[in-house]
Amino acid sequence: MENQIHRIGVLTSGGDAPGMNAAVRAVVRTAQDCGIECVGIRRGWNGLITSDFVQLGATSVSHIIDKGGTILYTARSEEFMTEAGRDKALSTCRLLGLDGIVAIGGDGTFRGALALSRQAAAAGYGLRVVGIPATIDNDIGCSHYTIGFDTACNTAVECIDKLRDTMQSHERCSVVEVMGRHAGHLALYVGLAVGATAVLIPERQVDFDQDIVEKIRQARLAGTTHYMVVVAEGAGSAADIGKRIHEELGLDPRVTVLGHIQRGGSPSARDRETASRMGYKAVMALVSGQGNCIIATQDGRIVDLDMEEALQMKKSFPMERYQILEALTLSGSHRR
Ligand SMILES: Nc1ncnc2c1ncn2[C@@H]1O[C@H](COP(=O)(O)OP(=O)(O)O)[C@@H](O)[C@H]1O
Ligand SMILES: O=P(O)(O)OC[C@H]1O[C@](O)(COP(=O)(O)O)[C@@H](O)[C@@H]1O
Ligand SMILES: [Mg+2]
Repeated sequence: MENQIHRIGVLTSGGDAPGMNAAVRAVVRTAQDCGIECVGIRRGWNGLITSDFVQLGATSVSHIIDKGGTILYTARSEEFMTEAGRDKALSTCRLLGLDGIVAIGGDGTFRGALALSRQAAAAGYGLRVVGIPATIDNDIGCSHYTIGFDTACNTAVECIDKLRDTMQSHERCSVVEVMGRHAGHLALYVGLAVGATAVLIPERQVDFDQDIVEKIRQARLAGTTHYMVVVAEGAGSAADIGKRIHEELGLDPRVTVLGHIQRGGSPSARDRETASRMGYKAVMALVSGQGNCIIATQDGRIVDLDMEEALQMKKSFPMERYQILEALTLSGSHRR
């Protein structure tokens, strides 16, 4: 079948994630390999509204595979949420002669892509959109993995290991808040990796006495004199948890909110490799005449899924990791 795609746009949107640059590089280089022109849209969906773009040749993405952040900048766009805003965006797409758009971001970015494509279709313009999941939250229903998660986990682990050194020396309790928006994937993965005393996640109702007080008590009975509590931002505020620990146990916890540091840094090998494979697959999906789709990982394989169906999918939460965490936590004479 003859390739109907001659020029595509690529953009990064929503919260940045390490590996976004590697995905941009893969899209641009694959497009070049297929004889497709590539235009970089800057500052997420805003860039389409304001016609903020840059031509991306194969060499313009040299030496970015190892860079954190995104060379295309990113943004959240209120205006794009409106039909009028998307009309402006479509005018830019028509003017630039875009046949497709590869949107690298999270669930919000994909909903925006679908809304744009539907609006284009209603106006008789066959603009196809492909999503590549990139968010440190790993909260995309259709994909087992999202670009940036591994690097963010490694960054959080490195920070918490450092905190542990001083908590151990001073025999203190540390309460660390990690990102994740409404999801606890990052917190649970990191909690397991650092051997946390307790982990609070939004997917599980918090019972303060059982989940914190008792865990710290059991650790103390087992001989420990420092404690590491990891809190997912969606499960509560580390400051509040710290205050309550002080009130109920008389400890003097130190609270750390890791914040945006988790989104920075050079992407890990896993994130670079996944981004490269997803970027390649995104362009191939367009070339093969696929409709709107999201590129996803399923058991390690890279697949393309119909966008509407993919956006309905719900991710199952790996609660067995919580049980493992509990089994590995120090307990007194007997926990159960
Ligand atoms: N339902 C929607 N319709 C149109 N655009 C949307 C929709 N949801 C999100 N967007 C656009 O996508 C942008 C990024 O979404 P956001 O949820 O902030 O980040 P992420 O893509 O990382 O989840 C938003 O700022 C908005 O411009
Ligand atoms: O950059 P902001 O606006 O402070 O947003 C913080 C949020 O962005 C994230 O880092 C990433 O979320 P998204 O991928 O959905 O944008 C969340 O973990 C966090 O809640
Ligand atoms: Mg999101």
